[in-house]
Amino acid sequence: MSKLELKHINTTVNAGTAEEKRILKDINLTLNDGDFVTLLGTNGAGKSTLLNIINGSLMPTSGQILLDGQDITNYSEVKRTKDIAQVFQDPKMGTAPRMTVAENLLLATKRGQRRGLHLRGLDQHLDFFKQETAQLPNGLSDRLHTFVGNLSGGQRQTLSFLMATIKRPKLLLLDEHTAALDPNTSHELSELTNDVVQKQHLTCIMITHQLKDALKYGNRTIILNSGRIVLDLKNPEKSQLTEDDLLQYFAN
Ligand SMILES: Nc1ncnc2c1ncn2[C@@H]1O[C@H](COP(=O)(O)OP(=O)(O)OP(=O)(O)O)[C@@H](O)[C@H]1O
Repeated sequence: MSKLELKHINTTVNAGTAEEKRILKDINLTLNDGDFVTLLGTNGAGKSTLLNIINGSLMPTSGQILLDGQDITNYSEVKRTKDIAQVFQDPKMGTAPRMTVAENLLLATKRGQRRGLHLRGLDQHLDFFKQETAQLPNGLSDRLHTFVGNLSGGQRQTLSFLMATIKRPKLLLLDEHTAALDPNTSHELSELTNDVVQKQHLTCIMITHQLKDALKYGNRTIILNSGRIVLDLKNPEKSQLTEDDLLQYFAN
């Protein structure tokens, strides 16, 4: 069970200065268990800010966030990592370059636990990591002992995705996680994402600028415009949407 509720979320940055900016404006949103949301919106609409509010890297100015009924509004980002995993656009985020693929995966299996300095139990996990990476594109299973800093961007992003999902999160946040990849690699990671989200029945928000992907993936599409939700459609209505329908909501 994973249910996320955002209640009257407002976010203003640089309050009281000439730079003051109201980014999110009275966002009310409930994600039900297994909702796979594609989140669209023009540059600067507030999409990443919304994910930052959910992952705890930014505190809302007002409003409440509930995860499975528990008020997590004041939980730190670190405390939220137990339940909330994120993959960023930049392949360099979310993985440790001076550690091997296997060591990164071991850390991911311990997400939310207190981490000691020692990577105990690596050997016992190697078969499991081999098996998990064997399903993935990019030949990651042959690179378990490679330092992550030496991987290609596609391999690194696939690893970030596996790390985010190897221990099932209550909530998976994807911030344009395929945007920096070449078209084939991007397509492979999008398909992998879809498979894993379906198989693990994850509750997920995926930011994308690709209208085709927003239509193809997920059971629900949300569009943000200037900090407000201007469209929120679930299946079966979502499946009737066209690219032209979506474009109408991008007007300023
Ligand atoms: N911490 C901050 N301080 C100042 N301004 C910020 C901060 N965070 C976001 N903004 C501004 O708020 C607006 C929304 O930013 P955000 O990154 O959420 O948009 P976005 O919809 O994700 O855009 P993009 O599609 O370009 O990634 C932008 O104008 C951005 O410059």
